[in-house]
Amino acid sequence: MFYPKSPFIRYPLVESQLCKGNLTLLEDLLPWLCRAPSVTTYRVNLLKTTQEAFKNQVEQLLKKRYHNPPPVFSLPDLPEVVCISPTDHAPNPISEQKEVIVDSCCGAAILRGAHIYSIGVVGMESGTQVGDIVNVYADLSGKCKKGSNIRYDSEQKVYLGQGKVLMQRYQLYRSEGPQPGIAIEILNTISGVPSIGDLSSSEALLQNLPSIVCARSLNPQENELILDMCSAPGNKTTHLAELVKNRAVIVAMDKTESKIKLVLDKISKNNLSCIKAYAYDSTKAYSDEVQQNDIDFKPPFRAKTFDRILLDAPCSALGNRPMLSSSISPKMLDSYPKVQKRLFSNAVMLLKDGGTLVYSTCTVNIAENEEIVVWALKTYPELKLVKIEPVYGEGGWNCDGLLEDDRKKLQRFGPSNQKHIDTVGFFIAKFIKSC
Ligand SMILES: C[S@@+](CC[C@H](N)C(=O)[O-])C[C@H]1O[C@@H](n2cnc3c(N)ncnc32)[C@H](O)[C@@H]1O
Repeated sequence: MFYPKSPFIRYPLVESQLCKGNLTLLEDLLPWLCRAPSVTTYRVNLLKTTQEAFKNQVEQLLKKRYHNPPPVFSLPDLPEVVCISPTDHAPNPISEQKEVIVDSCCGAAILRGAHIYSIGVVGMESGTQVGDIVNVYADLSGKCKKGSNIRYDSEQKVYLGQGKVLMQRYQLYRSEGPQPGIAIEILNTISGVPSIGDLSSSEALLQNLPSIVCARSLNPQENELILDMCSAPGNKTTHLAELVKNRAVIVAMDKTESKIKLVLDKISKNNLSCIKAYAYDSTKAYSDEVQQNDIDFKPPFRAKTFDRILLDAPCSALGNRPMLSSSISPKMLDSYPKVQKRLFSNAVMLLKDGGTLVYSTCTVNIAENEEIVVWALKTYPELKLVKIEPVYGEGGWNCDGLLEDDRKKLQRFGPSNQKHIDTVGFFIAKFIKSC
């Protein structure tokens, strides 16, 4: 089945920037980025339910939907994780069927198990009726016109799978906007990921495996003071709170006011009283003018306040698979390490002696990952890299200035660790600050 070979059609220079021209790495990396991870993971809220109960719920749903339901399984050392295997059915386009076109973003969601909401339908051939089974394609060029009613022909059209029509054209392209709801129910896709939509609730959250490993790697303990510097939408913050059984003080910050509302919403839905969330620029989280921390733990903070800090940094997000197309430019890519370093410097100041700092990104870009680690170890000799548990990724990439022993302590989720679990691209580094 056709998948693009690289998402960087607009700015091919980005390709070699990602791994500093290492062509062997690129060969595996680029097609891998375009494909969807085959395994779906949920993080179960063990304060509200059990892994077994959620696993049963998913199994029942899959049984109703598939003649031959894919297996649901758990993972060692991660009692909060439930994984869903891909189905064994790989569809092919059927020429007699009508076609529906979506954009590459919606296409990526479909390949990860989503249905198509009315707003996501770019083109639907005229004469398509409710109940029809259609071929679904993504238009990577972005050139298909919204509301197109003829068959769209393009070399950049990627077949995604089969869907059942739930809404007709007149419901999709109304002057007042599309009728809300699912327009096409996806039946099967080339990724094999079961099309069951998002089952997230306060009991379980659809979350990528590396993000789950990331919060775990901080190893938060009850009664500690913990800082999550870039917290929105709050997926790792709530995980940290669940790991400490709601018995710690977790300060969650995010620069964007509207995003911190999402964190607050998650906190209240999950009844997590241990989290204090603030809209705040974490590049200013440390202040030497603060004599004593506010009793409510409001930012800014004085030096050596926190036992553990998570810096899940803003990044180029180039690990978000499948990435069918990307418009990131080399200049944009260059902008991230600067802010990452500013955030990192604040984290080091705010960490207690003996404290733990986890730095993570959801990108594959070496300048935002291994190169940040090399810079950090050189700039802050009080920091030491330590091994991350549990191990689900591989070591880091080779990088100038990175010792072999240190490289092995990093966890990178990329094409070479598919033997563990086929998941998104991610990077985790864990540091201890010596006294
Ligand atoms: C990778 S996302 C965090 C995801 C989050 N940790 C989670 O697991 O749900 C990075 C976040 O950093 C925030 N951000 C960017 N610059 C920031 C800054 N200077 N201070 C605080 N947050 C910032 C962005 O708004 C974004 O929500």
